[in-house]
Amino acid sequence: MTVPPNTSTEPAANNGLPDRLVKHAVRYADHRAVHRDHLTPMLRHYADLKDQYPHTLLFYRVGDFFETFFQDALIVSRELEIVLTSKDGGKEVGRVPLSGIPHHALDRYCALLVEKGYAIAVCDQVEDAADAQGALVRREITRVVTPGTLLEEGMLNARRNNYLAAIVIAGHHWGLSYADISTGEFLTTQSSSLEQLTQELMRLQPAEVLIPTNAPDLRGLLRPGEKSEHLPDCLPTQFCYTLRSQTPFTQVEARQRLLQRFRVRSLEGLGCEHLPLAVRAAGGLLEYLDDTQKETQIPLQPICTYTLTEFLILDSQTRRNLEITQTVRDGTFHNSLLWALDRTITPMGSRALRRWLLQPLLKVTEIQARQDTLQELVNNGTLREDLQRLLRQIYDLERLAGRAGSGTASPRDLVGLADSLGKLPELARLVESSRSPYLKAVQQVPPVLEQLGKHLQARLVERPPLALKEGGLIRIGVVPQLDEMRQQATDDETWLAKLEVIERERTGISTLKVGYSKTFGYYISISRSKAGQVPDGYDRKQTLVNEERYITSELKERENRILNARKELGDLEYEIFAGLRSEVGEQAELIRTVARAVAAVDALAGLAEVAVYQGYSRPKMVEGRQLSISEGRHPVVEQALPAGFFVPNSAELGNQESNSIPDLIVLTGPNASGKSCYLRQIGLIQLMAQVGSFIPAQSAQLSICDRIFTRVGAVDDLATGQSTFMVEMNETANILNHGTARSLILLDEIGRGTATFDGLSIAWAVAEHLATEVRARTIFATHYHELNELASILPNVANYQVTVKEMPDQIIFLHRVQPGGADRSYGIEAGRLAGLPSSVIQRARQVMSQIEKHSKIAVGLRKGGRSEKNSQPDPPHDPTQQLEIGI
Ligand SMILES: Nc1ncnc2c1ncn2[C@@H]1O[C@H](COP(=O)(O)OP(=O)(O)OP(=O)(O)O)[C@@H](O)[C@H]1O
Repeated sequence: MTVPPNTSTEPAANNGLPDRLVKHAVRYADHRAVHRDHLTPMLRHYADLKDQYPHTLLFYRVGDFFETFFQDALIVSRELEIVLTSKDGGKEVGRVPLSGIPHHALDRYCALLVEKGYAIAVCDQVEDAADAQGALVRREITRVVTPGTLLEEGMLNARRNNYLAAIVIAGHHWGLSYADISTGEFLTTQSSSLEQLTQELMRLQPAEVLIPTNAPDLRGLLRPGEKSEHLPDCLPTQFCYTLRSQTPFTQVEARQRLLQRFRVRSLEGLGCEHLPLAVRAAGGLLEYLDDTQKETQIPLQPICTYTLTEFLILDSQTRRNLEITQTVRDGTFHNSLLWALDRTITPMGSRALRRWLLQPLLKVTEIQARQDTLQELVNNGTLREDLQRLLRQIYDLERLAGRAGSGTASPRDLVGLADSLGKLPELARLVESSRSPYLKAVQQVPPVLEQLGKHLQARLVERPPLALKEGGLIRIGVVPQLDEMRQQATDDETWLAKLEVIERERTGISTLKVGYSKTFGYYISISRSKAGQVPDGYDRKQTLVNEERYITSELKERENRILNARKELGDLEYEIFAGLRSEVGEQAELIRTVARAVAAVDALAGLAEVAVYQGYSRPKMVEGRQLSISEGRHPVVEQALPAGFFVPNSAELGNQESNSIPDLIVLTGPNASGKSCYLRQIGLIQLMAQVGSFIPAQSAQLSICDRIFTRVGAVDDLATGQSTFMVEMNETANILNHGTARSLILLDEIGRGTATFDGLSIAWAVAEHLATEVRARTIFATHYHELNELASILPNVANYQVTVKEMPDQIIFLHRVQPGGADRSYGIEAGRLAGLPSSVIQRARQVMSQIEKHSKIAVGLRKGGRSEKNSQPDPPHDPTQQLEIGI
C-alpha cells in the first residue's frame, strides 16, 4: 500500500491547540474509528465519501466554506497553517477536528496543497440550501484536483504547460501520452528504449504521471521522491506518479475510448492505429480525465501522434548544461537561454517558445519557415511593433477556450475572450500583405469566431462582477424578459428609495429612516423618543437602545418582490451566461487552433526583437556536416556583460570540403579564460539555429545536427548514490554509445574526477575514439595539455587555445580563441587571485617546477584506429598500446 508520508495524521505539535481539542484530534484522527451511525447525517455523508476517496483530501462545501474533518483537517491545518477547530460530530461522538477555508479561496489553497503533492476531492453543494427545505443539502464530488489536472487560472503557471502524462511499459518498449488539459494539447508516441522514455519525461517535466499497475491500492498519489514497489525502477523519481488500474490501459478499452472521444472509426487518421502502446497510454489518460473531472468534459484537441526522431534530441544533461530553461548553479529562470530570448507578450507565446527551445527542429524547410517570418519581422520594425502592441490586448485564448469548454470560465473570462477574438481581424489586417508563412497563417479569421466575438460583446457587460449568480452580467436590450424583470425591480427599488421622504412627511418625524438588515430585511427606524408618534399600520419588529424598528405590510410585500426579483434575475442572467459559455465551448478546438497561430507569431516577434537589439544574424542552413560560425557570442553571457565587453569567437568544424577543417578541437587555456563559455555558446548557437531563431554571430553556415551532447563539469548525484566520477563516466559512455557523425559533442573536462594518469588516459582514449570512430563534430576542452599531441597524429583533430596576456604581476584574460595549444593552466595564479595564502602559492610554484622538469609523455595512435596522420603507415616502432608518463 502506498500512503504518502505527509498524510501522517499526528497533530502537528499541538498546532497551538487547547488540550481539550488535542484530545479530540487524536481520538478522531481517522474517520474510520468512529461508528458511522453515531455521526450527524452530514458527517456520515462526509465519511462515506471519504471511504470512496481515501487518498485525497476531501473538501466538503458547507455554506460559504469548504470544510475538512478528521484526519484531513489535521493535515490541512498543518500544511496550510490554518486554525484547527472542531465541529459537533453527534451526541455520542462529541467534537471532531475541523479545518475550513472560505469557498472563494479554494483555488488558492488547492494550488498550495497540489504543489505539496496532495490530490483533492471537491464535494460541492449541487442544490440551493433553500430548495433542500431543511433536509441535508444535496452534495456531490464535482471534481478531483490532482497536479496534472489543474484548470483554474490561479493554480497554473501562465508561462509554462502543465502536463499530465501516462505511460505503458512492455519489456523495453513503451508508450507515452501526454496532455495539457488547460490548453487542450494531447499527444502520444511509442518507442523502444527505456532510456529514451526517461529523457522524454525529463523534457516534459510532467506534473503527474499515470502508470497502470496491478497494485491493490489504486488511489495512491506517489509524491516526488516517494518509492513504491509498483513503480518500475527505470522511471525517474522526481515526478508525482498516480497508480491506476490496468483495465483502461488495455488495447481494446483504450482504443475504444479514443474512437469514441474523437468520433472516428479508425485511428489511422490520428496516426496511431499501428502503435498499440501509444494507444494504450492515451486511452488510460482519457479514462483518468473522465474519472477525475466528473461531469466536466475536458475539451482536448485531436490527438497528435509524434516520433522522438522528429526533433533534435537533447538529453537531460544537455538541457541542463546548456541552461535552456534554468541555470545549473541555482536552478533559476534568470540567466537561462529562455530568459535571454523570451520577449513574448502573451502567456501562450511564452509557452510556445519554451516548447520550441526544448524541441528544436530537424527539417530545414520548417526551420526556414520560421527564419523567413523572423526576417520579415526584423526588416519591418513598424509591423513588429504594431503586432506586439496588438498582442498586448489578446488574452490567453488557449486556456480561456479550455475553461469555457469545461464550464469553468467566469464572466470576466468570456469578456476577455470576446475582446481577444475582436482583435483578430485587426491582426489579420496588420499582416495582410505579409508573405512569410507564420504571418500568412493569421491573415484569415474564421468567420464563426469573428461572429462569436461580436455575439459575446453584444451580450455581456464590459466589466461583469466576480459573483456568478448575483446578476449584472448581461447588457440591457438583449433579452426582453430580462429587461421587464429589471424594470419591475427598478420600480420597486425606486419606491423604496422614496419611502423615507414620503413617510417623514406623513409622520412628521424628520429622523425617520429606511434601512435593511440581513435578519429582518427592510425596516423603518424611528428614534425611541418619537416612538409615540408612530402611525397605524407600523408593526414593531425590533427594539434597540436608541431606536425602534418597524415594518408595514406594503414594505414586506415590496421586499418579497425585490428579493425574489433579484434571485430570479440572478438565475436568469446566469442561465444566459451559461448558454454563452457553452457556445464558446463548442468552438474551443477552433479557438485553440487560431490561438496556436497567434502564439507562434508572438514567439517569432519576440525573437525578432531580440535579433534586432542584440545584433543577431540569420544562419544559413546547409547540407552535410558543416559548422562554421563567424564571430559568435554566448547569448546569455553577452546580455549579462556591459555592451561591447563580450569577446566574439569563431568556430569551424566538420566541413568535408576543406581538409584543413577538423572534426574535433582540443581546446586548452587557463582557468577562467572562457573555455566553458565558448563550448556552450557553440551548442546554443546550433540549438537556436534549429529552433529557427537568428543567432548571436556575424554569420554562420550550419548543417542540421541529430543530437547535441554535452558533458560539463560534474556534481555528485547523491540521490542515486553516484560519485562525481561515476556520473562523469556514465555521461561519457552515453555520448560514445549514441553519438553519430551528425552529432555535436561538447566535452568539458573529461577525467578530472580521478587520479591524474587515469584521467588523462581516459580523456585521451575518449578523444581518440570520437575523432576516429564516431567522427562527430566535437569540442574537447581540457586542462590536460598532453592531448594537444593528438593533433599531430590524427588529421581531423586541431588544437585551439583561449589566450591570456601575461603581465609581470597579473594575467589579463583576452577570451580570444586561437589556433594552437596552451602549455599552461595558470591554475596557481588563479589560486593566488582567489586569495590562497602566499606561502601556499610559493610552495605550489616550487612543486610545479619540479614536476615540469621530470614529466614526459609519449603516446601514439591506438592500433587499428581508422585515421592516421596524412595516411602514413604506423610508425615502425609502436610505443603505443600504453600511455607512458614519467615523473
Ligand atoms: N568571450 C568572452 N568574452 C568576455 N567574457 C568572457 C568570455 N568568455 C568567458 N568570459 C568570462 O569569463 C568567465 C570564465 O569563463 P569560463 O567559465 O568559460 O572559463 P573556463 O576557461 O571554462 O574556466 P575553468 O577552466 O576554470 O573551468 C565567464 O564567467 C565570463 O564572464
